[in-house]
Amino acid sequence: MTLSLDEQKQEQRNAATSRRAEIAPGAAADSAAERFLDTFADLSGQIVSLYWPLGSELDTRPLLRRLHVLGVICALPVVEKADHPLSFRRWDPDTVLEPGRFKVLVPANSAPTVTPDIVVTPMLAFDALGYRLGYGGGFYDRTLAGLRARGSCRAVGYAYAAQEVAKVITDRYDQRLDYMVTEKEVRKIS
Ligand SMILES: Nc1nc2c(c(=O)[nH]1)N(C=O)[C@@H](CNc1ccc(C(=O)N[C@@H](CCC(=O)O)C(=O)O)cc1)CN2
Ligand SMILES: Nc1ncnc2c1ncn2[C@@H]1O[C@H](COP(=O)(O)OP(=O)(O)OP(=O)(O)O)[C@@H](O)[C@H]1O
Repeated sequence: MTLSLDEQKQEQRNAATSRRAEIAPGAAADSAAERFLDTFADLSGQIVSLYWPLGSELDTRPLLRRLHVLGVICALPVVEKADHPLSFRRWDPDTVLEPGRFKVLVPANSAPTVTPDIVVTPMLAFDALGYRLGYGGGFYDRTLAGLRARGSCRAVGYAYAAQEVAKVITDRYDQRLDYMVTEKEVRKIS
């Protein structure tokens, strides 16, 4: 039986979801945050978008807190509409979060909209070429394509090292990451 590209992606998604759920978090969130901060040492004046963790994703909250203490402007993604790019709203520790689409917590719409210079992206799986597999909405692909068309934007994958696979199944819209940060290492993708 031959599976369509979408069916193959869905199979990879199911396998990656089960695999990620088995990972024991340990100190990974703190280690990954330290590696991120060592690599991106000068973020003054930059806007960094993170994500508010969902399910078994690598926890970004230690990194958010530390970036905020360093004076870096932080933001979180908001799904505006299916098949549209994400927008980004500023976050600080006093920001009220409310449930958005797909049960993700997002800053209330009183938070200012910003355009990030660095987009830290969640994922189910990644590969050595910098391809990532998400939940299938195509949100980050559309968003990165738009940001890159308008200027410079660095895409930084953030996940457990154990989420790496030999090859992510891709289509023509998939945007590659510029960096991949895990609790074990930071890789610049060429
Ligand atoms: N933390 C986080 N925020 C994010 C994303 C993400 O992947 N992770 N997104 C990336 O595009 C956007 C939200 N889009 C999403 C699209 C689909 C699902 C989804 O299908 N969730 C599953 C299971 C979640 C879980 O592990 O508990 C579901 O609802 O069944 C989630 C978010 C923007 N914010
Ligand atoms: N720029 C784009 N224009 C049109 N369609 C797109 C674009 N980017 C992605 N898509 C489509 O969106 C659908 C979902 O994409 P994909 O499977 O790559 O999502 P994902 O990377 O897993 O999810 P996400 O980015 O939300 O985490 C696919 O059918 C894909 O072809």
